[in-house]
Amino acid sequence: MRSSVFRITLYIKLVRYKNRFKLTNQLRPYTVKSTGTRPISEVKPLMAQSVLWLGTTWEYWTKEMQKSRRQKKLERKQLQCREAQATNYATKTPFRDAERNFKSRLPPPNFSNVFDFDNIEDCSAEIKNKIVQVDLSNDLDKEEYKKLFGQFDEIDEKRDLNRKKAYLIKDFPGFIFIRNPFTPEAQKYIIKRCLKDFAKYPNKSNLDTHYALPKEGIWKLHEKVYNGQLNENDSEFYVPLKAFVKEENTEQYNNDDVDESLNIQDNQDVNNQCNNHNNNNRCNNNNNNNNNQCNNNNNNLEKSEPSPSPTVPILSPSELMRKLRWITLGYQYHWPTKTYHLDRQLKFPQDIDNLTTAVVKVIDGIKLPDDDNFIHKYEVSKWKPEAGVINYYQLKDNLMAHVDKSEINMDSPLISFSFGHTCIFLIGGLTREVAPIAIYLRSGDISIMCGIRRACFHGVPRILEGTLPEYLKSNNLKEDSEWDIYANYMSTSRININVRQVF
Ligand SMILES: O=C(O)CCC(=O)C(=O)O
Ligand SMILES: [Fe+2]
Repeated sequence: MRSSVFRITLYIKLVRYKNRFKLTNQLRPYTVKSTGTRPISEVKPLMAQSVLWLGTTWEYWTKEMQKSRRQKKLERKQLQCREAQATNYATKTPFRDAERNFKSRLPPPNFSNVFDFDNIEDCSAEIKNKIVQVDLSNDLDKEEYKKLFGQFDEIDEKRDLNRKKAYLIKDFPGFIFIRNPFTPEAQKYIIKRCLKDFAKYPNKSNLDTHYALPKEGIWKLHEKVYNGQLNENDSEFYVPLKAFVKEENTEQYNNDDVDESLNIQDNQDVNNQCNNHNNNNRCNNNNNNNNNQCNNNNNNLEKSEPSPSPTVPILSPSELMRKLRWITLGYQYHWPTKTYHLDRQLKFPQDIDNLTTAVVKVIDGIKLPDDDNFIHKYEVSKWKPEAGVINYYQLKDNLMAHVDKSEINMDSPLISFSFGHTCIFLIGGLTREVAPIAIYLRSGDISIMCGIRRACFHGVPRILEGTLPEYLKSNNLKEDSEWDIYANYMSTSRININVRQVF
């Protein structure tokens, strides 16, 4: 009896042991073993990790060993193929190809398919066929526009035509081009505004991150050096690095800088608009969740800014001027998050506002003949220039492919003015996979992106040396001596002003 009880007990124990072995075998390595009420990973994390590692390694090697050589070879090939595809995607899109062509110095770029609206006759037959000249709905030669675009002393038929016509591209809706309608004097006026008046506090610039710029602007210092009123022995000469300047001396925006007339009423509108447009991250003031994104406008919450570097070079005013890359007008832009600072709406300069308003007025209703897909409609009464970027390019600079999509209102046109050296402007489609077209933008030219083109990739791969118009060079005339310092800057530069409506 005793021995049969013993035998039965042994049998039960053996079965249990066998089951347990089977179970643990199946569980490994994906289950969390439990010790009492707590998982083993809490009690013995090292042991849990080792079990997991051993199990995973074991499974990997047993599977690998079971694979045939053929299968292994096939997998290796697939991996190579996937890697090659990934590199191709990043470096070999049609947009990237076009950028590479125009950036190349040796061999020089192939310019044969560039749209040249100033010399249509010299374009290839293919390009010529695509250019459509249309009448502006209201010409820019009207008396009311003379103070914006300037008045010609003598009859100038070419410039006269520029004020009456626009150019569109067949099968490429949403891009409108107006050939330079400005007089040289009107261009000089805007260039001076960009360098002297706009490139300073409270407008933000790329230099602000690292340099404690003087409030009067870097151009003013540069002028003093140019006129011999300041030299390197003066303490003012070298702009201090922000990394070494105490916080209170580098104060940023205060309420006096923000346009109050716009600020109080409009920020409420802005709040409402933000809440209405459930728009992912365009109007967030910090990284809170979506519901909070737009409610912070009046709280002056700081978006984090990149830290000032103690190792950037200390430069003379004229060297710093050549490092100026961009400034922002109106709503200040926060580049790291690609969003607008809704609590920093500066008054938009009236003269630039007037220029864009004139453009919006004359392009309203423009259409591609025989193509009902493209009619540009944006009533001037709806146009509010709220934000602008001024880009300052040196001859070796470029602007990579991008889409400007931080604005909530993507129905309004984006209006862009070019001054100084000619550039190659690339504009393509909704992805980099669409081959872009290339266009010469010369001094005074106006380009407009609207409709579908407003959301398309574009960029500036090349500034063309030796293309500064004669009238922007120094002419050594006594009465024009004030222009000398600007001519000197423009001898290596291109300036672009682009203006957007945000809401
Ligand atoms: O410089 C240009 O013509 C284009 C500038 C531009 O695309 C931008 O600032 O977003
Ligand atoms: Fe852009």
